[in-house]
Amino acid sequence: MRTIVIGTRKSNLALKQAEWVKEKLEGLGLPYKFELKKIVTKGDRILDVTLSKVGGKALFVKEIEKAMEDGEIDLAVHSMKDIPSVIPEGFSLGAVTERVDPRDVLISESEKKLHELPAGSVIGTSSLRRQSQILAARPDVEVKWIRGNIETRMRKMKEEDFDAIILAAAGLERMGWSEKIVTEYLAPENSLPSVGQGALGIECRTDDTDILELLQHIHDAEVARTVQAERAFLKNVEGSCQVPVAGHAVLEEGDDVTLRALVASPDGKTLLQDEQTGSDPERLGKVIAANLLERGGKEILDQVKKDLEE
Ligand SMILES: NCc1[nH]cc(CCC(=O)O)c1CC(=O)O
Repeated sequence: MRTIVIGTRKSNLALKQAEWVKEKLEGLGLPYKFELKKIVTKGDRILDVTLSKVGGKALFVKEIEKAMEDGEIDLAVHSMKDIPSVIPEGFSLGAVTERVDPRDVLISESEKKLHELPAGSVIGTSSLRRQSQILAARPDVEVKWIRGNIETRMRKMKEEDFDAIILAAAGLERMGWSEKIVTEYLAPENSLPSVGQGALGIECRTDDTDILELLQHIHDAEVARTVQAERAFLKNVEGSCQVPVAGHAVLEEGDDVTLRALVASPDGKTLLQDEQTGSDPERLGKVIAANLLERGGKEILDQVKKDLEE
């Protein structure tokens, strides 16, 4: 019987996600054994610099791909939003799984909502996407960078100078913490989620046909269709999770997909948005990307990338 090794990062959230996938695979009752293996990545070790400057989330994914290439693990569970829009030669996205709440949430010490926070409040995030949208809604607050996993950010909010932080609902939901700590679910109009937010992506080696076949059983074709539109947008703006772009798609009746996407300036002064419905997710992402780039998105993103290189 083949033992399939599932690779995961070692944060509590990553482990929760990997365990969830392991249970789903075990539940299929196929003649395989499953094991989890934790991979400590460079990104996990670097804690004192802005992650964006050292290569962003792509860094975690790259090291996990190396472990797959070396045969140390057979598949890898990622938060969909951490997977770069172009997957390197030799690897495939074997499954996209069901999506939990895709929204961002605000957690504030005073339990005040975004529109109730006093002017000058300090909001913690390490995402330019969240920063630009928060500043667009509340130009009178200050955004400060905060790093670390969910637990670390919660602790920093209490110990350091943050009045509130923004996190993904998905992570909290998976940890079972939403009820306890969420102050406000942010409407997509105020904080359009990251491409892929809330879904999981499972990566494997392209030549491992057993695994590809196995993953088909936990693939959610409907979620995958929406994620495909979002990722087509990301790829066509040449975006990553380091730049201020956002995209969220929903399935309409029939087979149509509606994609809403945004490119913003980090200061929140320019928010370019578009929403369109279509039957071809790949094309939809491409059309919206071209539109936003043409309306000034290109200049914004070129500037952001230049700033990141400095
Ligand atoms: N940026 C890090 C990250 N990557 C995935 C999640 C969890 C949410 C998800 O699975 O989409 C988080 C935490 C967060 O953004 O608050």
